[in-house]
Amino acid sequence: MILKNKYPICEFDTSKNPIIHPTNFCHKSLPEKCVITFFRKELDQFVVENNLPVIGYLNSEVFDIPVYEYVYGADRLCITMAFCGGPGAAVTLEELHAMGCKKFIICGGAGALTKDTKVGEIIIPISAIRDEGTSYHYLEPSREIECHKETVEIVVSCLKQMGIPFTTGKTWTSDAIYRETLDMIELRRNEGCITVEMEAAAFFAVSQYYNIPLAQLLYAGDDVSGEVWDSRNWNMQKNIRYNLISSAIEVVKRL
Ligand SMILES: O=P(O)(O)O[C@H]1O[C@H](CO)[C@@H](O)[C@H]1O
Ligand SMILES: O=c1cc[nH]c(=O)[nH]1
Repeated sequence: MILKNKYPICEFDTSKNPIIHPTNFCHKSLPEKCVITFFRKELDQFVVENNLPVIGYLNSEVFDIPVYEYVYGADRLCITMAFCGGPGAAVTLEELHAMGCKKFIICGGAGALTKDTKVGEIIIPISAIRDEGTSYHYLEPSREIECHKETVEIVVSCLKQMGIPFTTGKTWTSDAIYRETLDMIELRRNEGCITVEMEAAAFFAVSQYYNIPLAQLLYAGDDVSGEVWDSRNWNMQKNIRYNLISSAIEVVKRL
């Protein structure tokens, strides 16, 4: 049943029968536990240091993203990457799910909306403002979406056990990094958002649609809380990014 709306992005079809499903061409073989990261260089380093084999690919016209296997004790998990933005996030999650992955921890970076947030602070988003398009294809329109509660609880307790400080909060998921204006930043901050990024709402929507356990670890990167952008060298924070990948692996093991 199609729910009509004035705006196409808010028109929603309740049908769960799309004409193309990733199981049409993705076949099950991957481990159940999966880490998705956006940190290519740090993942490359982790792969070399731990001698991780490639066990699959996420294929696209632009680039085939390798999926690596990480064996621990008698168990195994996989680690891979996603393209930037909502559609990239949703396609990645759909295809990994179709290939057998059932539980996900995602690690990425985000802009900080509040002044006192230090670069490298870890944020566990418990909800996201749906200021992107992808989530509207999975769920009826709403202002916000929640992350998978039980998985968030596990992540919170794991980080506590591991002695890693973190904050929980709301993130603003946007489709347009170059349209973060001062007024829009203030509006989102007043709505309670502490970070801005481009994937959380899409990940949460696909997770909710299929009931996939999933949570995200973000680190506070650049500072967008002032009058002028402060990059804080956010995409060169090698140690922070490498450590976040390691933490994501530790957490996914416990799901
Ligand atoms: O550093 P990552 O995790 O890619 O995160 C942020 O950076 C990208 C934009 O530059 C978007 O993907 C956004 O979510
Ligand atoms: O989407 C993003 C990611 C990092 N920093 C931003 O300001 N926006």
